[in-house]
Amino acid sequence: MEHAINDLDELANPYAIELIDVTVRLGNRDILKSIHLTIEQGGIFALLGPSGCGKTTLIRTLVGRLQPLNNHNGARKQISILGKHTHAFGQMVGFMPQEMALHSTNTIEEELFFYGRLVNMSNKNIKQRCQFLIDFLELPHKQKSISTLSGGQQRRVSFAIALLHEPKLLILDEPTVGVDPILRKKIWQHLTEITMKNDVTAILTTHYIEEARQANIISFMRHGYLLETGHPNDLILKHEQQTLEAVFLELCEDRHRLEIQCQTQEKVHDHKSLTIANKICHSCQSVTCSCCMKKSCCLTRRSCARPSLGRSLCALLIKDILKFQRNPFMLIIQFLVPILQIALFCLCVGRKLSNIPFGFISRETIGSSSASELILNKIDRNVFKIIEYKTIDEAQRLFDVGYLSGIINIGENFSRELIEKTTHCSFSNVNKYNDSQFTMYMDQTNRQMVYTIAEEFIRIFKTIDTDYHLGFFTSTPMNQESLFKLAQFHNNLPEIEYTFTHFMIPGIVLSVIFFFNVALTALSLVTEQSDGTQERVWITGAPKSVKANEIIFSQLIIHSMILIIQIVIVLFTSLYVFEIPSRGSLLYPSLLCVIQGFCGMTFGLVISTIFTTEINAHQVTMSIFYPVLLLSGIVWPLEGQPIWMRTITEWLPMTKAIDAMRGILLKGWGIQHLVVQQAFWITSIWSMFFLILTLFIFNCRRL
Ligand SMILES: Nc1ncnc2c1ncn2[C@@H]1O[C@H](COP(=O)(O)OP(=O)(O)OP(=O)(O)O)[C@@H](O)[C@H]1O
Repeated sequence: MEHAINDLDELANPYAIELIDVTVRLGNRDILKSIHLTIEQGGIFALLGPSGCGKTTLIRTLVGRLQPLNNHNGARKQISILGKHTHAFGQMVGFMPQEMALHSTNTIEEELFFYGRLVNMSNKNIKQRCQFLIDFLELPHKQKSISTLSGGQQRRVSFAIALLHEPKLLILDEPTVGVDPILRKKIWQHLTEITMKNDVTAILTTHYIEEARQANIISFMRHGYLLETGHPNDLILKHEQQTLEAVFLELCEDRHRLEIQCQTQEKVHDHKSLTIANKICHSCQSVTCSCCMKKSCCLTRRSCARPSLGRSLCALLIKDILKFQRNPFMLIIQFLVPILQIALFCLCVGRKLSNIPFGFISRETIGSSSASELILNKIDRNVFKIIEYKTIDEAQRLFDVGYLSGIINIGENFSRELIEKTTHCSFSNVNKYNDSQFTMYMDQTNRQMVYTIAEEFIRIFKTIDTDYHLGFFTSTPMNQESLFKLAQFHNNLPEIEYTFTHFMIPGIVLSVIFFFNVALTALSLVTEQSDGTQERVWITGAPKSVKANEIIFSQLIIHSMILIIQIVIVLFTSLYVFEIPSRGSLLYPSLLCVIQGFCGMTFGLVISTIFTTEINAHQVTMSIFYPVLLLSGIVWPLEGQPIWMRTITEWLPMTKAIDAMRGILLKGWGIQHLVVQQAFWITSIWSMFFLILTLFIFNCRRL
């Protein structure tokens, strides 16, 4: 019942806009101060005032991008547009913001088609209007790219977008700025014509006081207050002045005096007392009450006609496809950079070290039967660059300055004492065999080098052990069992020498995909926010909640297409070009990549809803890169983290996925493995969480 009464109220409302006690605060300052304004339908309303007085703020409040403070009575319905207290304008409102808010890579025609589709116009209709507006606003050829237009031409394209769908209410922020006087006259003529003939209401701001004489109603604004509202001629007569400029000056002086008076009398600054009633008499319009009711009924019905989801989603997708098509370099980057990153990783990380400069000093006479000679011959010259020295002092000097990475020093009686030691199996008498030592000095600061050297010398000693039947690592006729045995379960690992590259590559592949999608999605939306195009898209067509879904889903669809190609390229590069072994099916690694990319996109969306400038979005993406890399166990096994930290980090979006990817690629795990299932669950839950968070913030945010 209450609903029905409200609806009747709205249908009966003849006003184009109605503001009741609207105060808007930005930062800690009230920019609009207790504004009361009622504008009837039909006619031109011009808002005049100096720069910074709050005109744009008023316009943004009207279109729902800024929220007024609750007024003193606690009433909530302070703003009504075409009789409605919502900002679900549908096709009813044409909006021209102060900034260009144009997709610069589009042509004029593409831009008009984009906004036409958003308001569900047919292609034929868009084409006709497009041609009319290009001629009327003296725009260049429709195929001309917006980025090549002058500032004034771009403003006219912006104006054309507002006029395109012949809305009932035009909200225009400085439509005539920078426009040639003849064209300006034409624009005013057109506005006058459509407001008279089609009962359109135009609300516009302007700096040019004299051009506002053509408006039906004007309002002077200063310091966030509306000073006075009325028909231009009425105001001139009332104030007994020659020009509107003089009327404005008088109003400003009056207010200034009033403010000083208030200060000197130390009165409490009461907005209401300073506010001049703005309820206007629309003298020039012959609109009767009954007629108004009929019209607003019809208007209300039109405003409910929402553009179909499919068509505006299609408009958003076409816009994104055109953006990539116009900027192929950006698209190529999306595919080339992941290849480059994987290739650089495979070429630079985890490979066996080579050409390590090593000093070799042997104080025994090197001959074919000496142990020194034996060791020297077994050293892999690809791994070590052996330089022989006479004395340890000489080698040490070069080691100290970093020329050598290590030194081998062999004692004078090394061969003889080694044979004695092994035949008598006596290693305990230090004094007796003090010259049998094989001493190795290494640069301990470089652990990877130490591991490589240690691994290489274990290999050398194993070979000597086999060749001379010493029996430490291999069985001999004397001893049936070797001292050490490296065993392996049947059918477990293939005959591959696993390196650090194998450990890291699953994490690198997933992180490249994740971060690329974070950055791409975040920047794509933030760019549209900072150039104002998103604000315009919000206001055009479907209501805010529908538009939020459309914007988000169009982003997800377009970036998913790029993601699929990215995954194919990245997996192909790592598995086939760099021959990383894959033991299981490629289906699960591909699915893990898809779900990680999706998670990256949704996280990018969250960033784009919180941060409004490219630089901030960039900073956030960069600053989470290293923590995620380190915490997810990409660089170092998770077992290296403190236990308390591991209990948290294993729930991050990438941690289990990396573990699962390693298991699938290197050990042949399938979906039945618990870690693989956990990977899919955890990443999906994070993606859903990011998506819901984005939708929530998008719907709550106004600025
Ligand atoms: N996001 C914001 N946060 C804080 N203050 C703001 C914000 N946006 C605008 N302002 C301030 O609000 C005041 C009114 O700005 P507004 O853009 O509405 O002025 P204007 O009358 O449209 O000026 P112009 O004619 O130059 O466009 C200015 O002092 C401006 O600094």
